[in-house]
Amino acid sequence: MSDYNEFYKAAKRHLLTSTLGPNAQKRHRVHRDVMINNICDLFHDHAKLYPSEAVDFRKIFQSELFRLSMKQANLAAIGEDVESIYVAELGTTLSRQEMFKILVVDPMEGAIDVDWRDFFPYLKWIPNQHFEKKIQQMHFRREAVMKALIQQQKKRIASGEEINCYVDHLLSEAADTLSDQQILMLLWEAIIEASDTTLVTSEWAMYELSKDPNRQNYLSEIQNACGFDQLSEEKLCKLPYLAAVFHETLRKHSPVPVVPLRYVHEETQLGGYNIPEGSENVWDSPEEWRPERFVSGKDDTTWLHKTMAFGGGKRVCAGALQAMTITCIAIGRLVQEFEWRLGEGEEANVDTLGLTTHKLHPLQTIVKPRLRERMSVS
Ligand code: HEM
Repeated sequence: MSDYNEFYKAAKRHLLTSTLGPNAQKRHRVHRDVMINNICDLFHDHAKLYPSEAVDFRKIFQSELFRLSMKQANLAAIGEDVESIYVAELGTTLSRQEMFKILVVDPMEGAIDVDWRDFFPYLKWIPNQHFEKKIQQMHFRREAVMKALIQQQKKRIASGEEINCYVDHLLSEAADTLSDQQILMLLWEAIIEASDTTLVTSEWAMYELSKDPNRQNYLSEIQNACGFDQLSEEKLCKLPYLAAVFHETLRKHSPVPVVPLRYVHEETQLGGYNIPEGSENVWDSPEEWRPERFVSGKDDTTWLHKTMAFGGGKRVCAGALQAMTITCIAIGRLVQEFEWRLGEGEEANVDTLGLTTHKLHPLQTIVKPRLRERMSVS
């Protein structure tokens, strides 16, 4: 059972009001537009310079997603990107890439690092200095970077430049009820959560679409909805196949596979239905990536409950709206602007690694621009 106390409720309320709820997401639209334009431009640059060479999808996507998460948490100076920051406690200036490693990559790795003593509790007394030092260093570096980022924002607020955003909310109104450590962790969580799972979903979706050009053709619904205009978020509700690609990717490659397989051990009555012993909740041909299973001809909001990819109940994922918007607009724009094909030997690279189900080998794809000049850029 997860915690559900007053602190938790207040924290989730702050996060939804200032960052992840529908109104806040409308305010962050501009950051998402910049992000997806940058991503498309970077793929176009690659296609121009190396038309027949595979590109590392993750390298481009993750860097832009991290940039978005920093802007959205308002940890960048107003109107600017966080390109580098001086971290007094580390005595050095870090680039955005280095911050990404300290704030996202290292903690994700730390979370699945294994202390062999966990398997032999009676040997707990034996020191495992290597493991402990590694985790302590990870923790120290993460706190040092977050403190530097927060300090920068405190200075801005002290100079009278307050804005309506998450960090200002935490540092002003919520500061009376939350400790510095709690504020630091809430801000860090917003960054790591925005930077990871959406990447995992987008990368797997583009893997599956690159593997199967026919299914890219089914996304011609984008052309029907937009003509030669660039796909924009307003049009997403008119694209059922694109939504199906999103749900099917979450089903097959769930980034946070928290839901165990379900098996009915004894005959059960549930909601008036009789569930016989031995029933299993399985999908038809579960190994097959087949978005068609989610195309029902109507807007079916129950898909989210069927895959349970975002969990459920009081602790349901707070970022589902953002994840869906970013993933769908990214897949849609990338297929609208490019034909995708897997790089040599890439099809077999389906192993996963990590706390979330990252592709072990970053996706390598060959991108061929479709006719960009036919599309009017809004
Ligand atoms: C496809 C992308 C994502 C997936 C599959 C996903 C999945 C999940 C899952 C399974 C949980 C646990 C729910 C439970 O305990 O029942 C969760 C919690 C959470 N997620 Fe996500 N997530 C995604 C994207 C995001 C994004 C983009 C953000 C924020 C920027 C976010 C923020 C959160 C937060 C704050 C919680 C904790 C909610 C709570 O404890 O009340 N997630 N997510």
